[in-house]
Amino acid sequence: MKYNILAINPGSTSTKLALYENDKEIFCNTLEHSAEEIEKYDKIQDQFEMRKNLVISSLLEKGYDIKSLSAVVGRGGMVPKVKSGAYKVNETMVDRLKFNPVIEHASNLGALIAYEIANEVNISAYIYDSVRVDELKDVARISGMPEIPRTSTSHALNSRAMAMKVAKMNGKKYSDMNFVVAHLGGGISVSVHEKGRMVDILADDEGPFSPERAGRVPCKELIDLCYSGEFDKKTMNKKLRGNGGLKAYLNTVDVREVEEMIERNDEKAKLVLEAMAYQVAKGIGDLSTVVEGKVDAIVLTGGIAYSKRITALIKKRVEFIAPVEIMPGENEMESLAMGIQRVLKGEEEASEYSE
Ligand SMILES: Nc1ncnc2c1ncn2[C@@H]1O[C@H](COP(=O)(O)OP(=O)(O)O)[C@@H](O)[C@H]1O
Ligand SMILES: CCCC(=O)OP(=O)(O)O
Repeated sequence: MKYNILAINPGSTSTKLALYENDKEIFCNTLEHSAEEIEKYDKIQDQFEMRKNLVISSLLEKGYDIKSLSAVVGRGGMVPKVKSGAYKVNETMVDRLKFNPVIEHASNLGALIAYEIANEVNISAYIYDSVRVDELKDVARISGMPEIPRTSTSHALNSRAMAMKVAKMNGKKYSDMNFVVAHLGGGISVSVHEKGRMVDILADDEGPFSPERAGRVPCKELIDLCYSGEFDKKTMNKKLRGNGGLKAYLNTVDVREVEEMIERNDEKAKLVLEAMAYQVAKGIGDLSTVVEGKVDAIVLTGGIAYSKRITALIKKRVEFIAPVEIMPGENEMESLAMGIQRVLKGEEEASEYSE
């Protein structure tokens, strides 16, 4: 049986699309959006038509007829809370992502674009391993402040896919092993996977700082800054997500550039990069306690895992816990397509989304 799957992954500055015929990538295209284009829109949802039209034009340019598709999958966005795996996109999900997403995030457009294209040719649209996969145990939901329960927002798609790959490399099942996975991209998330469930995470404002995010910062000083009168809410949010981390210290989000600075003996760049690796290692140590130290493998993935300098800095601090596997890249397009292929083959079931 031949399955043609179109995967759509909207990011903050690009929309990626890829076509898979079974396991084979037929094409993958990154449609870049300039800062000037993005700035025209007040809300992420307002970018829907622009991004959808670009996806359709890109398919037309490739001479691809969408009537040949078996399914369309989008990166799952900021719905309140979902299980891991596949969900069929339905009107309830569309309403939530269009009008009331939990957080404004480019991934909210994945399901919307997938649904629109799938409806045109009467096939199903899906999301797979949304950023809001939430498999936290009750004990993990207590934050210390009753008004603010902990929830889960992470790079679940790549993190789960890479843990599954490492399980396979070891001749075992993902559901029989325990992993701590650090996804190291523009944003960083660390997650602990206990026998097939992602039971806790440290990401964004709770986790290590990253190229563009501040991570967990001292709370009291953060409150003071918010009330200093110097910054509005939008600017403060940008300090946490967008203009934090490497960007704030070194004015770049590109780790390769930071490495070049270090080659030129820039001591500040060396210290800040080391601090990022140090915080990731602390996050891995922290989450290892969730499975009482019974970690089968630590997985380092994402674009930054290409950096030998960073993986070495992390590895030296955590390899006493478990073997460290390095799986560079964000692997999201393949993970989306392979997830839906398993659904179409009947190896996994897609859940029905409701609130
Ligand atoms: N070969 C490399 N060496 C070091 N860092 C890299 C390399 N390739 C990509 N990166 C870094 O990875 C980060 C982006 O990771 P990626 O997983 O693609 O994230 P995102 O999808 O969040 O943009 C950037 O900081 C980039 O500089
Ligand atoms: C940590 C939640 C997912 C996320 O922020 O994804 P991006 O880093 O791709 O923006």
